[in-house]
Amino acid sequence: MKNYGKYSKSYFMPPVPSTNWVHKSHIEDAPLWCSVDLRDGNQALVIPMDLDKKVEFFTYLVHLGFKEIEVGFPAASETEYNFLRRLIEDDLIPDDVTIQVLTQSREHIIKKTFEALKGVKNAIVHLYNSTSLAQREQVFKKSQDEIIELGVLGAKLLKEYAEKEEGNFRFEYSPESFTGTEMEFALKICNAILDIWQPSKDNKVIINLPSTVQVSMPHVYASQIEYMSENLKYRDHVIISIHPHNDRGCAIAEAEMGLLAGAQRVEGTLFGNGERTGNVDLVTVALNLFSHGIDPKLNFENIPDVVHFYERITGMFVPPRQPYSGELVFAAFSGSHQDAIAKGMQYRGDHQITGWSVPYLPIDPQDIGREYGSDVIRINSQSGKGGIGFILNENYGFDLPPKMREDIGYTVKNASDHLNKELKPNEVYEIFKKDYVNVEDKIRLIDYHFKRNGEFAVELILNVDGEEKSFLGRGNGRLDSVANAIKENLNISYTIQTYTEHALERGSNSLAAAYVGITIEDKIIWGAGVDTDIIFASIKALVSALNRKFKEK
Ligand SMILES: CC(=O)SCCNC(=O)CCNC(=O)[C@H](O)C(C)(C)COP(=O)(O)OP(=O)(O)OC[C@H]1O[C@@H](n2cnc3c(N)ncnc32)[C@H](O)[C@@H]1OP(=O)(O)O
Ligand SMILES: CC(C)C(=O)C(=O)O
Repeated sequence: MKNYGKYSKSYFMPPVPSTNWVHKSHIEDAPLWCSVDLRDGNQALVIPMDLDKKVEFFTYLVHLGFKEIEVGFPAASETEYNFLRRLIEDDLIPDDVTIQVLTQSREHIIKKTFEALKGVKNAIVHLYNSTSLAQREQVFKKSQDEIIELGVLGAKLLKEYAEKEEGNFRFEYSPESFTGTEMEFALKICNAILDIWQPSKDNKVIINLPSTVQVSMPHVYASQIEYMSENLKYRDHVIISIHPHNDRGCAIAEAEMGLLAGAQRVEGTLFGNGERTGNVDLVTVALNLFSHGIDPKLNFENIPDVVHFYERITGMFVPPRQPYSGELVFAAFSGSHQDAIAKGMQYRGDHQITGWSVPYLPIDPQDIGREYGSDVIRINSQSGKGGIGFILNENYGFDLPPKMREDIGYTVKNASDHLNKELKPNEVYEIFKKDYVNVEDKIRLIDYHFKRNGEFAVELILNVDGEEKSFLGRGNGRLDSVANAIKENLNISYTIQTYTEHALERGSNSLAAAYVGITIEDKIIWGAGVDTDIIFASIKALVSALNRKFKEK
């Protein structure tokens, strides 16, 4: 890369070491969440949402449990303005939800913002101005003092306008481009704003420290947050909020480290929609907390619904590897992963474990509305017997003997290899059914009659090569007598190696499944039988194995 010399580090470390956060291993509680989907997310869409979509999105965010929602930049456009009016006039804002609106530090914009807010019960008015070295020099062409004056002007206007209105207003200030700002200056301007707003116990102020553009490694951001947290005035009455973007792919890390460093609130969006590489994905931050045993206080119990909603409303797409939400994030195609998951699930059931420790699955997919069968064990040519057996058991109730799993495992993965495609559970089932279950070829079972007099005697009625025949046999069990009848009359030599059976369904119409492995010339051949009658199922399993052998010839 020949142009690397063009770039240099554009961030500033705090003037004093601010790394106490490093010694914390985990976050203790859910932070305050603020969704900025309708503002930062919306302003980054190719086609911003129309009014109806915004109303629908707002209602959905409320349903997910958000208590603070930035609904827009009311001075930006008619749609933004009308949307806010709709929320207020149609009384769509629940009493426990506070809406937030963004404004620049310019009087006509602040005036319009308060016009749009008329009649609101609770609102956070969010003021921002850029403080970074680059923006001061290139965009605003102002000194540090002049930038403070600009922010302070806005802070005073917010106070004045709020005093004239009836609603319950709280204030938020963002030194926009905080991550490109000298830390002493960021502290100075935030303290100047706080001096205007005079936060108190009943009038807490939010200081939002955005990673407007992510320019450093996440530990630097965390140290910047700790420095601000340690040095801001009125600290007890200030809520420190963070607003990470994702330019270096570290938004989640910044959010989590920022929380360790003293932040109490996180602004972000569903699935990280937002300017450029996006805002921090609140679904991931929340579910990361969940995976550590902390209630995130947001409801993501039906992630597929959240994905579906988001894709429909925004026209964006959740990538298949998006943590927790992507189509493939719980999927195990490879045999060893499937084997460990299937055994982990079995162990869990056998030992009645309540905590979660299944290998390869960071959380229980069912906790967020995902399914083991369709989301976890996925079958292709990399799969193994454990996964294929799991699909047949979980989805269709067949609990195959371990050695039979191996056999069907190879049959299924070879099919996937030759077709060069993933096999869905129903396709796995079809292969199993066609190749192993109630297989009819040279012989077909018609009926049987047993008599018991010490040992078992059977009269077996079979169709052999299209002709109905009746064979007699004796043995020390039912299946043994059937096996002997076939051996003697069809002149074939084999031994029954394995036999198992179980009920397939509960209830009066229950089916039975039986599995038989026979050894012929040192090779084991498997068959399965399914019937309402367990004896029929067992004989069909034996007949299936024999027919599979006959087919081989
Ligand atoms: C990081 C973020 O996401 S910040 C949020 C960004 N979001 C948006 O900008 C979306 C909504 N914005 C808009 O619709 C428009 O920009 C409006 C309505 C707010 C303003 O529109 P306009 O005045 O026509 O244009 P524009 O935004 O280009 O204004 C630029 C001027 O505002 C000044 N300005 C920019 N930000 C601020 C601020 N926070 N406070 C005060 N002045 C500001 C610029 O220095 C520039 O000043 P100049 O006219 O003296 O050169
Ligand atoms: C307005 C601020 C908070 C912002 O969106 C950003 O800095 O990214």
